[in-house]
Amino acid sequence: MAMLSRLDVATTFLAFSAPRSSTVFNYRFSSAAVPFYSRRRASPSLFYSPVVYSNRRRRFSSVSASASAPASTQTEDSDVTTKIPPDNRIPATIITGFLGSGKTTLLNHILTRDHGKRIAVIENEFGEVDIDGSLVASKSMGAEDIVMLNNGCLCCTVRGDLVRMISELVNKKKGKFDHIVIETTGLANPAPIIQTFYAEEEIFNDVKLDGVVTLVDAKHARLHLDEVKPDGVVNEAIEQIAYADRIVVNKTDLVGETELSSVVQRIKTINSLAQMTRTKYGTVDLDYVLGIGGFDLERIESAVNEEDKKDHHDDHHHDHHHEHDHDHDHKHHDEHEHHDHSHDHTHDPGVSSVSIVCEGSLDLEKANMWLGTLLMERSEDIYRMKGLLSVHTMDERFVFQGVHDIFQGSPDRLWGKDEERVNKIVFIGKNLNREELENGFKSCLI
Ligand SMILES: Nc1nc2c(ncn2[C@@H]2O[C@H](COP(=O)(O)OP(=O)(O)OP(=O)(O)O)[C@@H](O)[C@H]2O)c(=O)[nH]1
Repeated sequence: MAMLSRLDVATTFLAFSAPRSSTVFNYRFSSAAVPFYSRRRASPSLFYSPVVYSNRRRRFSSVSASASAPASTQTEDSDVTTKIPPDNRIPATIITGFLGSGKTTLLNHILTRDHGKRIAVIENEFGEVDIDGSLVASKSMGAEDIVMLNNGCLCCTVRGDLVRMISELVNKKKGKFDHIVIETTGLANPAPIIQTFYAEEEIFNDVKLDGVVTLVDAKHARLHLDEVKPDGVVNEAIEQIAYADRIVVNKTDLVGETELSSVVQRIKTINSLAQMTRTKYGTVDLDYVLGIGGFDLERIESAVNEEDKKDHHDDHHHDHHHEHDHDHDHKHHDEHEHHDHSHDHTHDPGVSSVSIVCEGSLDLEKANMWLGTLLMERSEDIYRMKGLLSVHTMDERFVFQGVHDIFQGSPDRLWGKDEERVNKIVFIGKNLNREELENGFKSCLI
């Protein structure tokens, strides 16, 4: 499955929304050191207004400069600095998961429940025959619109169609639906679909990505997760889990408790950020899959706190033992679980999660450089990241989230007078080296 080229999707997204603070992260690289960002010009308005940086020539129709935030210049040669649209955008949920995991079953569940939401559905199916379309609950059962994308996979050949389809929905039917649900094919890699929501101005202005929901077939998941792929070929089953905000372990009626907890443990090692639930026939609480805010900065705290809690509840020994039962080339560790462990398992070639929890305050310049360099050099490997930081010169907490080289960050509320300043970051990605990440982070502390 072809990935988009880096330049295709490369959109750096820096959003600083709190006018109270005059100190926020700002990526300022020298062109020699960081050629990829070399055309970007640091703008003073960056510090005072919500902005988007893009290395593509992009204009957002709804952009306007506020009085307190002078507009940045936009020239054909410079990168674009622009305001983030107000967030009354239409939320969109991506439902993904391997072949037969229960995506259409979940979609039907969503469409037939009484939730009062008017939902537009985009179905992606390989081949000419619209099988899933006929399986999806009819319009009278809840979907305002069901549109099919049959001529290829959303993540590669029909990405342009997705953009057109969403634009059409927005242009022709705005106000007639409240939510968009996109069901991918079972072989889709979610990354390019996620990036579409940031890289395409037609979409970005009107639609915001609410979350990625990944269905997992409890019975067959291990088979797909363990599948050895040729070099350079992605394992879609792993990718789908890695990008998820919510994981629905479905078909639990087909497995025993031991098999089920083994799958659950395996999933946690790949993605320790996502919330996970177990179901039969996709019967989940709708709030669990719609209105997630998986990419909202306001929800970063609950995401990283949730991860932290889950992490402490994990059975370290179980994981460790379990991983040793399998081929080391294809294991997936939650590196955080090896924090205080003497075994040298810190560098994992697979997809895993690394979390850093650390008291103290960061030197702005150092943290700026560390995070910027990380984005610069490792963005292909870092699938998702979320964090809440304490920066020495800032009275507010700094929250951020990212998907590859799309980065969004902002100061949020003030630190409490007696509040402990604790930094929390979670990375999900490939080839993550916990020690390297942790050492890099700690070197930025005052
Ligand atoms: N036993 C069992 N079967 C299920 C469950 N959920 C879904 N199924 C069945 O599994 C089959 C595949 O479900 P779908 O919802 O079509 O799966 P999908 O992910 O949309 O499949 P693709 O579009 O082919 O990737 C259907 O026959 C469902 O009825 C479950 O929890 N238990």
